[in-house]
Amino acid sequence: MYLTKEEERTLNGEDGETLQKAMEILVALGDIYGADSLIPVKSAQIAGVSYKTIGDAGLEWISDLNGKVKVPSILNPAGMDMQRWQDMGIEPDFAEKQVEVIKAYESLGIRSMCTCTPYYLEGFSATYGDHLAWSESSAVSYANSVIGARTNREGGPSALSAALVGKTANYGYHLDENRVPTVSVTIECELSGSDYGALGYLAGKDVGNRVPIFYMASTPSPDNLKALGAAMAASGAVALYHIEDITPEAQKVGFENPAENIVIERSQIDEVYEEIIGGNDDLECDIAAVGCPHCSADELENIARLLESKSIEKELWVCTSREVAEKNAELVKQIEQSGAKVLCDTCMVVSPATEGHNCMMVNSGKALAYVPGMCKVAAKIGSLEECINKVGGGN
Ligand SMILES: C[C@@](O)(CCOP(=O)(O)O)CC(=O)O
Ligand code: SF4
Repeated sequence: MYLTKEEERTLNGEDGETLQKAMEILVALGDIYGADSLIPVKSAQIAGVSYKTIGDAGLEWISDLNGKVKVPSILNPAGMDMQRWQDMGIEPDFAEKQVEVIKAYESLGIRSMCTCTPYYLEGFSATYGDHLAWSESSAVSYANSVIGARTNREGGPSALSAALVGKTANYGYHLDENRVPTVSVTIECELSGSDYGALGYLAGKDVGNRVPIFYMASTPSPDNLKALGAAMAASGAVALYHIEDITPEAQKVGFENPAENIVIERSQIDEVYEEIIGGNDDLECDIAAVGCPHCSADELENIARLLESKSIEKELWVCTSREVAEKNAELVKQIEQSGAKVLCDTCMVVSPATEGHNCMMVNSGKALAYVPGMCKVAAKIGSLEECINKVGGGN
């Protein structure tokens, strides 16, 4: 891979050990994937934040780094709401370690906002054609597919390296040729709400790590697209998808139909709603959680409307970013009046607070795919209304 004189100097350690390590990671990835050079990125989103997932080894690695990031950089969800972790039943020992992780990232100049939806935040908006180094798989899918920006699914260390250097290696989804659809998916039935997550849960398994183009009868909203992409990245490894006439690249570039076509029928989507993943059919859900990926302002508004004059008997978590919650404080108040908890900085997958429940009802195909394995809690998908009804909000 070609390096400029300045990049060579960094690689040789002349800008310090941290930048040298970061450059080594970028160069190694570039060499493995055949990149021609490094390219500047507009922002970085760094996974590996929850103490539950990174543990002491991760904390040590981050704490050993010195220096400052060169581009706006933000964090993935942590293992707890950084302000009301006691309400989540988080142990003080865990909280202490989680605070240390965030402080270590902050000392590198990274904004301590912990979210998988950076595209809602000021300073992190991405536009068509921007090159990014994001790591959370749903954020990667949204950036590539819904916005038309360009990012690979970075690992925590490679996103952090890109943040410190301000560049990434030019391979994968940064290049036109890897953004062309290789399989088509046809959906003739009408879809709404959680159907998009259920569809993504199914489609991801068939599509694997290819780039699908969808031909759809219904017109999805940006929130529907967020749910679809998140689920496909979890049950499969889809980092970019197109929808004919809907997503920006499909509109601008005009792709040819790939030879292979997968058809998904309504009956298959209905079956996803029947299953309890990771548990027996007779399990009763004792918690519901929505906001995977983190809720948008529109989603908070919808949840607040559905919860009006209702009272939640069991647990209902609504996960979102702190910035979206703060900007929509009135909606948050309305939601919490029902007894539901609006949790910021964290989610049902990366928080240890999920563990110990029997079965979680979710409206997300991604949470359905991850909660059983990552939290050892059974999961069932339903519509947002069903999630609310399940925890006693039916009255
Ligand atoms: C499950 C996920 O959304 C969150 C866990 O990631 P992390 O490594 O704890 O930041 C990761 C992903 O899908 O990219
Ligand atoms: S809410 Fe879902 S998409 Fe966001 S970090 Fe958690 S698992 Fe990933």
